[in-house]
Amino acid sequence: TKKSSKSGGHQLPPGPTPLPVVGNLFELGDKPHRSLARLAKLYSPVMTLRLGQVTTVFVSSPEMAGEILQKNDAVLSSRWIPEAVRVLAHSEASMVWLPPCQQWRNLRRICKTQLFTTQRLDSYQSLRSQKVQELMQYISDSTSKGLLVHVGRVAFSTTLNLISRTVFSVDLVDLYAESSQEFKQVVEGITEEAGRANLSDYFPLLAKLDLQGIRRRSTKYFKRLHDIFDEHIDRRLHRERDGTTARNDFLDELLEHQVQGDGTKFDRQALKSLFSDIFVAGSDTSSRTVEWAMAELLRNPRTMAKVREEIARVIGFARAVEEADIGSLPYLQATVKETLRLHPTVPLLLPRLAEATVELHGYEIPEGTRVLINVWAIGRDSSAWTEPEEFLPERFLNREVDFRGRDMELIPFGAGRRICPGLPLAYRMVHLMLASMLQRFEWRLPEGVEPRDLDMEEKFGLTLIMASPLKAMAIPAECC
Ligand code: HEM
Repeated sequence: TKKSSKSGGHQLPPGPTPLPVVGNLFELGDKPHRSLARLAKLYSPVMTLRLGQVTTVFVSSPEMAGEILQKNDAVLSSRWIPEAVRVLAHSEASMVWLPPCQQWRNLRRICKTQLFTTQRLDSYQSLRSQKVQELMQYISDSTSKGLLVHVGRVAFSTTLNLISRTVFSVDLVDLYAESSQEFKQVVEGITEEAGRANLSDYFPLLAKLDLQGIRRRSTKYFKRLHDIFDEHIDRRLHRERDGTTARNDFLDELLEHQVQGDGTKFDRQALKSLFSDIFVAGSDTSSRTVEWAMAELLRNPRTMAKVREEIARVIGFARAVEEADIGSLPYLQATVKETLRLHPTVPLLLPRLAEATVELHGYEIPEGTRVLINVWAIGRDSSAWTEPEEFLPERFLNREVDFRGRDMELIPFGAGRRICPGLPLAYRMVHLMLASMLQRFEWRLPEGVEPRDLDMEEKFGLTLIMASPLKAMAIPAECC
C-alpha cells in the first residue's frame, strides 16, 4: 500500500508503513542503495522512511535531485551528523560536517583559492607524475615476481601520496612498506564506522551507551590521524624556525593564514580536522573509482581494447602519460564517467538536514528531516539512461553530460554549494592513474577467471567498495 506519512500536520512523501519503534529500519538490508532503489519504484522517487526516531527522505530521480540540490539548496545544505564523527570535536571543525556557516565558508574558500586552483594543481603536477611512475615500477616488480596486482590497494597508497604531495609536498606512505597499510586501515575504518547503521543515530537516547562500539573505534581512528598530522605540522614548524625550508605549499599557507573578516586563525584543531577531511574524503573515493574502472574494463575486453588503443594512438609508448593529456583522451574520460555512473563511490551522497520546512512537488519536508540522495539509483534510472545496467562508455561520446553538478542524472560528486571541493584533484588523479596503468601494461584476470565471472559484488558503506578486492595480472606492454 502507498502511504503518505503525516507529521505535525505536514504531508510527507509516501513510503512503506513503519513498524512500532524500529520504523522501517529493517527495510534497508545490507545494501541500502539497492533496497532503497527498489522501494522508490514501488512508492515514489521522493520517499519517506522512519528509521528508528529519524525521519528520512530519500530521493532517487534526477528531477527530484534537482529540487534538492538546485532549487532548495540554501535550506538543505546543512548536514545531518552521524555519531561516528562526533568524536575529538571533529564535526565541530570539519568542512564535511559543519553547517554552511562562516567557518565552513572560510574552509571552502581556502581550499578553492589555495589548493584546488588550476595554477596550484599545475605546479604540483610533476610531483604527482613521479608518484605514478613509482606505481608503474611497483607493478612491474610485482609482475616480474609473478604476483597478482591488488589494484585497489596500490591505487590507495598512490592516491594518499598524490594528495600528500599536493598538500604537504611530501609523501605520507611508502608503497613498498607494510606500514603504509596502517594509514589505509585508519581511513577505511573511519568510512566504515561512519557508514554503519548505528543504533546511537536512530535512537538518540541510546547514544551514550555506544552499544556497537562505533564511537569508541572511530575515536581511536581519528586520534591516530591527528597524531600523524601533528607530527607533520610540528616537523614543518620546527624546520621553518630553523630556516631550513620555505616550501610555500598549502601547509605553509595555512600556518600563516589569517582569515579575513572575523580575524580567526586556523588553529591546530582546525588544521587536523581539515587534513582528516581531505585524506578521508579524497583517498578511498578516488582509489575505489580506479579499482571499479579496472574491474569493468577487465569484464568488458572490447572496451578495454578501445581505451588502450586511444592511449596508444594519442600518446604512444615513448613517453609517460601526463595530466595535460587527459583532454585529448575522450574515450578514457567517457570510461571514467561510465564508472562513476554505475559505481558512484559515495552512493547516497552525504546526509543533509532540512533547516526549514521545504515544499517539494506537493509534499512537505519538515524542518529537521534527514535527506539522502541515492545517486546509485539515479545512475541506473531507466528514464534517464538507455540500457542502464550495461557498461557503455560510448553513451557519453556524443552527449554533453558531465559530473560537475549541472546535469542531475550524473552527480557522483554531488551538486550545489556542498559539491565535492576536491573534484579538480580527483579528476586528475583518477584519469592519470588509470591511463598510466593502461598504457604501460596489458591487464588480465587471474588464471581460470572468465570476464563474465568476475565478482562485482558490492559492500555498502559511506563508500561503495568491491566486496572481493580486485586482483589482476599485469603484463608489460610493448614499450618496455
Ligand atoms: C572520485 C573521487 C571523489 C568522489 C566520487 C567524491 C564525492 C564526494 C561527494 C558525493 C561529496 C558530498 C557532496 C554532497 O553532499 O552533495 C563529497 C564531499 C567532499 N569531498 Fe569529495 N569526492 C572525491 C574526491 C575527493 C578528493 C580528492 C577530495 C580532497 C582532496 C575530496 C574532498 C571532499 C570534501 C572536503 C567534501 C565535503 C564538502 C562539504 O561538505 O562542504 N573529495 N565528495
